[in-house]
Amino acid sequence: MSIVVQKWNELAEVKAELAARDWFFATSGNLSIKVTNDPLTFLVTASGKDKRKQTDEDFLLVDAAGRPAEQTHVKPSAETLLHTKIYGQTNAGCVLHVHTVDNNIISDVYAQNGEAVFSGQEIIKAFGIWEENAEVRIPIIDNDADIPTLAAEFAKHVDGDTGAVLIHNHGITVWGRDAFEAKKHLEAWEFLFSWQVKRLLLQRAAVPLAD
Ligand SMILES: CSCCC(=O)C(=O)COP(=O)(O)O
Ligand SMILES: [Zn+2]
Repeated sequence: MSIVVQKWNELAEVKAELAARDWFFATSGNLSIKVTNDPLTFLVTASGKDKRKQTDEDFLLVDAAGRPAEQTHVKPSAETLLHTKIYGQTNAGCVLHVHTVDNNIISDVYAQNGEAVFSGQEIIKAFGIWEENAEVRIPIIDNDADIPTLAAEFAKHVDGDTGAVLIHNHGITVWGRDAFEAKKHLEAWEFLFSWQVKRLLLQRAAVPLAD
């Protein structure tokens, strides 16, 4: 099996799992997986498609600049530039971007802080952090319809082979060394967001919560 087919199948499996969680509202979301290092090529979701559906045109191979590396009539994700920043600056192997109601609420509630901070949750161990009461932080950047502007700000927060950035009232982009790690981290962030949204609702409902 060629490396492209192998990576296609790996990304298709992750896409099907995220679709089963219903994390691809209204064609939102984009995923990618690195295929070769030198030259850098990666498979990225085609733009504007319903990512809950599975077709043989779900992904296309692009180069380090995000341009199609093969003849195709589908367009790469409108946010491919964010993926190129990650692959260009790190040794990441997979990038996942989803819009969920919870990640949008958290991005809005904590936008003024420029980050959202979580601690004391067992799920934090999913990030490989095992200290007692460990703390994790995710930066929140302004959304921008101009993708090069958004990508320039985004790139400031890309400094490791694993990471995540929340885009205000837009979605989360998570990356990892491979698809397994990227999906694990995405699920952990979405767990923390969902937990915090429910805590805020309970607090508003004047339900006493342990500090
Ligand atoms: C309706 S979602 C607007 C575009 C977006 O934010 C997204 O994640 C999906 O865009 P793509 O070009 O990758 O389909
Ligand atoms: Zn998006």
